[in-house]
Amino acid sequence: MIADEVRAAVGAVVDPELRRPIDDMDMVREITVDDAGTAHVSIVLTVVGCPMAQKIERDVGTAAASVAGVNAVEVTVGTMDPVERAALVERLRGARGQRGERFGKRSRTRVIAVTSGKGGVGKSTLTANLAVALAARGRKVGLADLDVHGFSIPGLMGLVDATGAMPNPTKIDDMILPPVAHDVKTISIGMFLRGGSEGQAVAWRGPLLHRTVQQFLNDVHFDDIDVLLLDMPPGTGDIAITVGQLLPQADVVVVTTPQPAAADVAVRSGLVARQTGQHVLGVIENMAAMPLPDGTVLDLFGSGGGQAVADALSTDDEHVPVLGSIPLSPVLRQDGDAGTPAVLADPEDAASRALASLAQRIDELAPRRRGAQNIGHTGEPAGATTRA
Ligand SMILES: Nc1ncnc2c1ncn2[C@@H]1O[C@H](COP(=O)(O)OP(=O)(O)OP(=O)(O)O)[C@@H](O)[C@H]1O
Repeated sequence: MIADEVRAAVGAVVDPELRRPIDDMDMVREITVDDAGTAHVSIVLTVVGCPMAQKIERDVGTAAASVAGVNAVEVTVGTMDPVERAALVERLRGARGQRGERFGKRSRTRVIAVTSGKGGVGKSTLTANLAVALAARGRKVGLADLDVHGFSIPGLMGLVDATGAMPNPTKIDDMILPPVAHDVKTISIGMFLRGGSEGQAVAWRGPLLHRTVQQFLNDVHFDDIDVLLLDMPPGTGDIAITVGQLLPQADVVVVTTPQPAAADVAVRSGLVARQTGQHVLGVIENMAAMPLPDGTVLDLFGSGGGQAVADALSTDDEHVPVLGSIPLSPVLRQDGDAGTPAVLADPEDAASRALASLAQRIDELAPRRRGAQNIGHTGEPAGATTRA
């Protein structure tokens, strides 16, 4: 029957935010094909005013029209009722285990926290590039910006508009969908600040910060990702300790410059991570010497910092390697400013190549044992757009 073929084609359309076929989510309703060859396709969206409505409708129309014998398509779009939506949310959560255990010991998602001793060493730039490089290697990747001192990930991933405003993530009931950028599910705590305050540093402290990070990690629906990268705030403050407590099974990568003077603070951030039970996967040296076209080398920050940090973090039981050294690169900065990470925009740049190798190395390193602690649930971060 043609209608069955249309149903199969339409059902395979992928929801751009949930990244699942719409049939998996019970979004396809009645489908008939009349004698004139017109397919009447009825679908329901999860929420009223779904920002992806037009794209889904277009993709559904195209899919139906691709079936032999279909001459025209009429798509009717409705919205799930609260009961249907609640059932969907339960099913989506169920696919990843109970709420509160999303990144716990039974999770197959590998969590990698990227940290640094001090600000400005390029941690966010490297994290964004690593995320897209891992996605380009076929991994399903999530990227969470926890750097409350300055939310740079949305800008680096091209998610801010001309005014610098971040998108409001879609909510299905209390489930928050991370916007997808360059194939990476990307979320920033900055997206939950009240309108107009995106540029402000967040002055949350202790318990509030802890609760907010906890809610954030719980309510954001990353679904079945292979890797979750966390862009941590620099240093050893409240967030580092909170994340260490919530995600003791996470791997930690420490970013430092080659400058020996920067090494001490970087070592401290690795030690704090280890104290909370996290595993220090290795050190990334950024802003390393840059070869110039005339054959000379621009060595702005000296050398040896990465190795010094790795040596200081190594113990008799645990060798901490330098995972990679990323050279200074104006291209890396420019592409970051323009919102397309250099590994995508300029893959032949020396820094991009070094980052691609780094992603491969991290990807191939066996994830370590899982910790035993799970995340609890206490509510939701303020400020997400509720479209239901
Ligand atoms: N290898 C590099 N070559 C040239 N510029 C770089 C390099 N790495 C990062 N940068 C630039 O350095 C600046 C700081 O980078 P970034 O914001 O990623 O640092 P950060 O460590 O995350 O800082 P903070 O923690 O303060 O947010 C940015 O302008 C970025 O483009």
